[in-house]
Amino acid sequence: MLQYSMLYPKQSVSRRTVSMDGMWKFSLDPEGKGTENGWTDGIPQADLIPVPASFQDFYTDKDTREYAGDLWYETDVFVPEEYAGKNVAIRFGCATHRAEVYLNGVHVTSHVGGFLPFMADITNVARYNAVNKVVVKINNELSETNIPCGKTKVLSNGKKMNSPYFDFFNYSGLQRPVKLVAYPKEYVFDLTVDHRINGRDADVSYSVVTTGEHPVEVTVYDEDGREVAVSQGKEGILHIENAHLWQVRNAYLYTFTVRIKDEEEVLDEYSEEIGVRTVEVKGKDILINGSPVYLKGFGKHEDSDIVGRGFHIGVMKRDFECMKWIGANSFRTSHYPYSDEIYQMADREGFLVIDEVPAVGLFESLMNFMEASTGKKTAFFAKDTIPELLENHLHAVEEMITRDKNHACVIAWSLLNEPETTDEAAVPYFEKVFARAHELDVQKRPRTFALIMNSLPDTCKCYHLADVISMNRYYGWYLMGGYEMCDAEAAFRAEMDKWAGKNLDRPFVFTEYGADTYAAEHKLPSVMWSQEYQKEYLEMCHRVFDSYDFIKGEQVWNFADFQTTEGIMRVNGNKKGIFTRQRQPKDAAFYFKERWESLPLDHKSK
Ligand SMILES: O=C(O)[C@H]1O[C@@H](Oc2ccc([N+](=O)[O-])cc2)[C@H](O)[C@@H](O)[C@@H]1O
Repeated sequence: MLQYSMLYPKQSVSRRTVSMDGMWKFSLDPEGKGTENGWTDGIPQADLIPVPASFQDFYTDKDTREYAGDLWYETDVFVPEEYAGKNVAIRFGCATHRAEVYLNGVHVTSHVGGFLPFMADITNVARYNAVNKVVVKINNELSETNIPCGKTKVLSNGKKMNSPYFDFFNYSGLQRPVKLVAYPKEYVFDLTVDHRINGRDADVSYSVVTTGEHPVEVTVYDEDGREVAVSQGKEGILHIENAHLWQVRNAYLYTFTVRIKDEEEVLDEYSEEIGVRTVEVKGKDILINGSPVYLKGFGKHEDSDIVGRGFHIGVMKRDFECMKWIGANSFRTSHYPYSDEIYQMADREGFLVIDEVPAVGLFESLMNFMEASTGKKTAFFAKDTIPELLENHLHAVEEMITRDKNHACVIAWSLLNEPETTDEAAVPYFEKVFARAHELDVQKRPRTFALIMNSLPDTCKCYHLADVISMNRYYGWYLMGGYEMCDAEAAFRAEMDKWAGKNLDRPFVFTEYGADTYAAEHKLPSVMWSQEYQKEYLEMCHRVFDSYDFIKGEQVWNFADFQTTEGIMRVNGNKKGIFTRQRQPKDAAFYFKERWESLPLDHKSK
């Protein structure tokens, strides 16, 4: 079990939360001497920087943007008198990629992994009714022992540089909301739900973990605030008559309220909005509430102008509006778990989410990720860094599933993106990761991983572990692009015929396919990079998808153009967006809108 509760901070009769977002002090520490120089007590000569945000794109100099090493944040937080006697903590939405937290100079917690929340318990260190100094030391260097994987190089001028085994820019810092939270000593630590549909009714089995022995009561309220079910005890079944099910793009959310009671007194109260629905894979189908669905949507990134990977509530809203406009019903949180608020919005809007752990770059690639297409083997899973990497990977899987398990939107766990799978050494590693996810998820949601181009029916040693096979394919872009498109289509079909021949009786979903497109570029007849080519490429892919009954979804790469590391493969970023980075449509967006609005939810299942 995790050291801290993963429940999203909420206010209630017994709980307080105060936003700590705003301008924080900020300083780079290229020599890595901050600790030695006493910065844990406060950082000297600091600049001011917004939280939440990535630090990189605010500044105008290259050394800051490309900085690899330690970076320090500091702020003051006032801890009110009324919190004395409660548990008090600071909840970080994330700190990318690793953090040490100090309160009034005292080390209070550390955390590894850049895309999941953690809490620093400050109960015994805080000064009450006083201002307290919070210092966070972050390190953003990439390595082969942490996910996502990469290297840190040292240049001839002595400066460090991140060298990722993936293309998205290594944005970092305090990229998500930070909150001061106060909650009772005896509190709701965790809540887990699982759903069964019985005719018109639903039975929701639940379990609650608390830090004490007082009795627990769980009450379910409908959207009008009416009580529809109640149960006593830390475990039980909530029977909801005539249940409103959570449906794709037609969500219904009940409020589940957990109360710890001492007679009539409420010791703690915690509420969560929960959609009642089932998810299962049966034969070649993905079933939601027993009915087949076809996924239409995107691989995304948390990425926008100025704030980089920083959570921005306005960008989130715009993204959902664009996805609704285009007729999408799903997305993958490529290539890391997103900010909590995005899953809350997906629950509300009825989107299906493939939730991905940050296991990307498990394939050593020197010219940022290019070699992956060549069939080259890097013996990644035979390296001596693997045991430590596995430990961090399993920990991230545990944090992700613990955080996201109650979200109706989450219908599958993606446990790796484009790993090397052609080497036997990958198999035991995959087995451990897949087993862990199965063990942690009470709902036993389908598990998947995204197969890179060279993970083929006759070369991939790991696909048998996936409940849903997720394919990333670029026939007509990285392979046989332009005038060779007819050969690309033939090669694509030849691969799909081989998969068909395996009779796996499992659903396949395309989690990536796409073509870089410059938003301003038009050409008749088309050339690669023009808007016309993007559409021809997509039409070819869709002809292939529509020819196989076991393909149950298409998530194009990418929702929007996004920032990458610089290199000859990228023109100031990855331009495979269907929308620009400013979330305006390219021509292909109108093509998708027409296709997706006409494809029924149960496409290919009738
Ligand atoms: O390249 C892309 O646009 C996207 O594709 C995927 O990486 C590949 C890179 C090279 C090749 N290849 O050379 O065949 C295939 C795949 C990644 O999952 C994704 O993060 C990236 O942005």
